[in-house]
This record gives sequence, C-alpha cells and structure tokens, in this order.
Amino acid sequence: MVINGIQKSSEYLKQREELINHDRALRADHKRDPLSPAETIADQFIRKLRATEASTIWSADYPSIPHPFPGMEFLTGRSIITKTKIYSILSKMPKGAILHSHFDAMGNAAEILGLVLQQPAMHIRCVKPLTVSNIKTVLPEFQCLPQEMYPSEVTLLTDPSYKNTWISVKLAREMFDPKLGGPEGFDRWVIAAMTIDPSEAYGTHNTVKKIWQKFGSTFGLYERMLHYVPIFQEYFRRFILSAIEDGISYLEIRMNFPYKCLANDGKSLLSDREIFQIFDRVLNDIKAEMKSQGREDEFFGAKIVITALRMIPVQDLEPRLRNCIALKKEFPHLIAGFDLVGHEDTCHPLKYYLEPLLKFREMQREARVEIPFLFHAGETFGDGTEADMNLYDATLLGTKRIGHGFSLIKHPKLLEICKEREIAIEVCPISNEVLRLTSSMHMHPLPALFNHGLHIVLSSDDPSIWGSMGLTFDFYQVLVSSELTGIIQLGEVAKDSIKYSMLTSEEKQTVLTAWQRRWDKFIESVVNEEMTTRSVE
Ligand SMILES: O=c1[nH]cnc2c1ncn2[C@@H]1O[C@H](CO)[C@@H](O)[C@H]1O
Repeated sequence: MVINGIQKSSEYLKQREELINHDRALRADHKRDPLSPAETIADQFIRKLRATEASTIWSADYPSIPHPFPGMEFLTGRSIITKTKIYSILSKMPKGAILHSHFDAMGNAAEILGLVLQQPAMHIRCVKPLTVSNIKTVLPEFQCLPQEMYPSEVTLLTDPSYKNTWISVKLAREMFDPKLGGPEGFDRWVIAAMTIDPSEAYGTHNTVKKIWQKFGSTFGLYERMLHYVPIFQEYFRRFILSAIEDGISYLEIRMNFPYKCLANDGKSLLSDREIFQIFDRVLNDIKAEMKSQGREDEFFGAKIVITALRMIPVQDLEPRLRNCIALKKEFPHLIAGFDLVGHEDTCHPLKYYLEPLLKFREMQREARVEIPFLFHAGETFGDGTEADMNLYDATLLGTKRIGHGFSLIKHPKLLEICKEREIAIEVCPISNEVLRLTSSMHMHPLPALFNHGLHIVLSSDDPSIWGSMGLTFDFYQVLVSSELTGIIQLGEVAKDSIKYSMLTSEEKQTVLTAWQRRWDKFIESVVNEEMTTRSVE
C-alpha cells in the first residue's frame, strides 16, 4: 500500500482499488459469499433506481416541503418516501426480525383510537373546556371505568361549563363541536397528542430535552388507552399481523413489568401470568391462521424483553428481577431477556443499579434459568456523560446486544469489544432522528458502524409515535443515505436480526432457511421489475 513513488496511472489505479477494498473489507456485504447473478442484477438495479429517484421524485417541487432530499427528516419527507419505487420494493423485502420496539408504541395511532372507540368502558377528559385557541395545548386523558362509575350526567368537552369530568370517548367524539372540526376534529386532536409532528420535532421541540417531554407525554396516553384487556389483545394481534405483512417473521418486544392491564370488568388488574397467557394464545392463533393459509414459514412468533424504568429506586429492582425469573420459569419460550428503559440523559445510569444487576446472575444460576441482558445504552450524543458511560457498564455486565448505542462510534475499545464478542447493535434510525440525536440520516453513525464491521440490526423503536409501522421506512432511510449501502447490505442486516436474536440455535436455523427462501424469491421479483423497467425505457 505504498503510494509515494508511483509513476504510472495504471499502477496508481491498481493501488487505489486495493486500498478501497482494504478499507471496505470489514463490511458485511463485502464479507459474504459471492453474489448470485440475480443478486448482482437486483443490486445494480436498485442503485440505479436510487440515483434516478434522487434526481426526479426527490428533486421535484413540493408546496409544503421546501428542501426535499433523500434521507431528510423523516416526518417531513414521509409523504415523498411513499411515492418512490424503492419504498414499494422494500415493503416486499423479507426483513427478518424486529428486535427493538416498545410494546405500547408499536401500533398505528389512528387504529388504536379506533379500538378505544369500540369500548363503552373507555372515557376521556381534559383539564378545561376545549376551544379553538387552546386545542393545540390541552391534552386528552383516557380512563377505562367500571360500569358503576359511568357518568350519569354528561357535559361535552367543548361546552364552556365543562369541568374536567369523564365522558364516554364515543360520545365525546360524536358530539365534538363542529367549530373544532366535529368528529374528524376530535380524531385530529387525539392523534396529535399520540404522535410527534414535524412542527414539533423540527420547530417547537427541536432539542433532545424538549422532544423527550413530548415523547414522554405520548406514553402516558398509550398506557391508558391500551391497558384494558379487550383493547390490549386486539392491539397485539393487529400489530403482529401488520409486521408479518411487512416481511417481519419474528419479534422481541420490550415491555415494562408489572404491566398494569385492567381485566374485562374495568376494575381488577390482570396478573403478569395472565398477560403471558394472552400472548401465547394470540401468537398461537396467528401461527394457526398463517398455517391455514400455507404461509407458516412467514412467522415464527415473538418474545418479550422484560423491562423496568430506569427511574425506579435501586431497592425496587431486586423484586422485579425475582419476578422476571419466576416468569421465565413458567414461560421460558416467551421471555428473551431483561433491560432498563427511559431517557438515559436524565434517568439513573446503569451503574446506579450495579448491586442488583450483579446479583441477578447469581439468582439465575440458583434458579437454573438464563435471562440475558439486552441493555439500552449510549442513546445520547454525549461523550463522557453518564448516558454515554452506560456503554461501558452494559459491556462489562455482559449485555448480548446494545439498544441504540448511538454514541458507541466515539469509543474505539468498545467498538473492538462489540466486534469480538459479537454484541449486535440495535440501531433505530428514524427514532434517533425524530428524537433529535441527528438532523438527517447522513449524519447518523450507522454508515460508520457498517464500515467498521459491527453487527447491526435495524429496528423501529416506537413506530406509533412517528407513524413508521413495520421496518420498511427504517430500511429506506438507511438505503438512501449511503452510497455504499445497497440491497445486499440490507439483506445481511435482516439475516443478522435472526442470528443475534434470542432464539435457540435450531430455531435460528429454521428461521434463516425460511428467510433465505423468501430472499431468493424477493430478488427474483426485483429482477423482474428490472426487466419490465428496461423494456419500457
Ligand atoms: O428509545 C427509547 N429509549 C429509552 N426508553 C424508551 C425508548 N422508547 C421508549 N422508551 C421507554 O419505554 C417505556 C415503554 O416501554 C416508556 O416509558 C418509554 O420512556
């Protein structure tokens, strides 16, 4: 690799090629087996399409989007993304597993409101009468009420005499003041509170701290809307079905326990056991449904990563960990691991929980169960802050994967360890951008992680809140913001999501074989698309 002293351009070009290959040698797409002829065509076709769409769809004028570009802020660019052929191709790609998403924020917001509206027990209130001038700032509050507590007198949310009283959600919607948009205005009001919109992410709340205030307030709503068994069950079923339609064949879902879900009577709480029994039932029903359609190799189930909020006092963690062990013993096939969640920049660092976390290993040995740590760490742009330092603790505590690891790129030794120990990084591109860690995908550390040869899985984190159900949008943002990354790299990421899941090695083999079959078919369909496009040109 000596560059000095080169005389001939042919020699220079040879050395240039060697240097480039050397630099790219760690990437997953460079390390894999040679591409099949069909993969080569598909890869080149998608690269060409990406360039064409950058200069057509992404360069057109849009009245409400002043400066569009591929990889731009997701919430502003989403309506352009869905116009592209690349998006439509990626929506058919088999994507492997979702390994990083939070249960309460995985469904479509409008559909969740639809489920709430079907339940007479669901009620709503707000702190003062809603008016045209305060509707953007006054938040709805939901509550499931037992029948004996249904209100006997009703004052509408928009009535000037309204005073923070409960009203049935359905009635509140039907009677919503036409001056505020009637029932559609009601939907807009509630959905705005459940989601982050571009004016918030890129305007009023454009810092990590401010956007987390809005983000946190949405979780308060989801909790009240979803934690009622008829809604909870149907919600779970629907998001699994929609994940399957997006080419996802397995999920590991983070969920806080105890998960306070109201039973049918709207009063008593389900036990954790009952929650897991519901999971089992819903998953088995879906598997049976898939089998009856001859699609059994498209879905292999889901597991829960039990989480606790990193705000709880340290002494409260040990009982949670004991509960986690008891649940694992009873539902070994449904529990993937343990994690602590919440805003790392403002909550307790992992180090604060060191004693119970160290003890957890011993507790597992005694109980003869294995519950790997799958820690969120480094979801920050800090460099040496406590949130950033969580990466050291997650690594020392033996985490099997790292959730986000946004600041990992700053730490050479940790990069080396993650590579050596095959600690996969769960990267959630759209989440990081909406939560203001990066202003566009081009500034995201992901391309650097790919180039360093880290094991990466892509995930959606909280798709309800940014309207990015499934994984297609995340895959899209990654594909269009690096020239090196092509469909082959995305295929490797999908494979890694199976390889670094918490399935057993036999299960992984089964899921990988099914994935490969679907991948070959997918590549064939891209090749067909290429031929059709060529014949039109
Ligand atoms: O990206 C994230 N990082 C850390 N915590 C999160 C993220 N997304 C959601 N939660 C947390 O998970 C809980 C629901 O399970 C919520 O309290 C939310 O704060």
